Amino acid sequence: MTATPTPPAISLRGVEKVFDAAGGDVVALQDIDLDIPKGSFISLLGPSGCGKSTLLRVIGDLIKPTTGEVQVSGHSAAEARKRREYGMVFQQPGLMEWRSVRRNVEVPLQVQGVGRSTRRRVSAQMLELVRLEAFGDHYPRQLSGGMQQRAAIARALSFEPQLLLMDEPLGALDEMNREYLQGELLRIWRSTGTTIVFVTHSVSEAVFLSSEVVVMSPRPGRIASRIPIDLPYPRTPETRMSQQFHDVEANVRSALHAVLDPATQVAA
Ligand SMILES: Nc1ncnc2c1ncn2[C@@H]1O[C@H](COP(=O)(O)OP(=O)(O)OP(=O)(O)O)[C@@H](O)[C@H]1O
Repeated sequence: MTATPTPPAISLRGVEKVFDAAGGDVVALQDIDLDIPKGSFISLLGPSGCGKSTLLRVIGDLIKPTTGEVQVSGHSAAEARKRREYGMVFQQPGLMEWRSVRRNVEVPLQVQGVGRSTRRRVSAQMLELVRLEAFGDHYPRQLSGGMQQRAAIARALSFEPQLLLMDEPLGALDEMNREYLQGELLRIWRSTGTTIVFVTHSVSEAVFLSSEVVVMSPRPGRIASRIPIDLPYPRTPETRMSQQFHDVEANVRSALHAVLDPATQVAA
């Protein structure tokens, strides 16, 4: 008897997304076929406007594809959302200013009707995971941008989602903070086993974090190439300085340049 193969964390078949915009139809995504294995860390990389956020929103059931099918762990995206399989983190942390950091982390649990003592226990664990345990009673305004983003990650992880969808979550941070949080994110990913889909504009960020980089072509967004990133984990500050890292980065950068329209291509 052969074992039933585990379905991929995410499976997209023939996905197309057309927006009905003022100037006419905008074909944001076309012919997207993509399987994302469980436990992977995938980055979506591509020129501005190529449909990265749209693809992430289609996966997260925030918008419906015009045609095609999205499955999450073998179920429809809508069902996966109902089953709370997604955690989402955006560029802005979006914390509630009037709630303490701990109570912000507890929001998704409260929405689910989880009782107070369990909420307290889980939020304490999550704050420890993102190393904010000393800041639970602080308010968002008392935290730095990087700390607020860590709180947003803790909130997204609070209900143990199978899948973490992240849209440029570190984009608003300065470089030092960004590199620090990249390391933290890898640590959290490896300790939770969550599948992560991560949108970024940064080649080095994508290479440092990902098990695979998906390069998208300019509009209409298609999958142009998939590049496995074979750098060993754990990845450390030294990883960024290694020749292997620079070689992989150059490879991804040339895949990205290859999809750019020559008319829009800028000198590197
Ligand atoms: N609600 C909408 N209505 C009309 N057009 C939209 C809508 N959302 C996105 N688009 C268009 O779809 C295309 C893809 O947008 P999307 O935001 O997914 O790109 P992106 O790759 O994430 O861009 P960036 O890297 O600049 O954030 C763009 O041309 C955008 O203008």
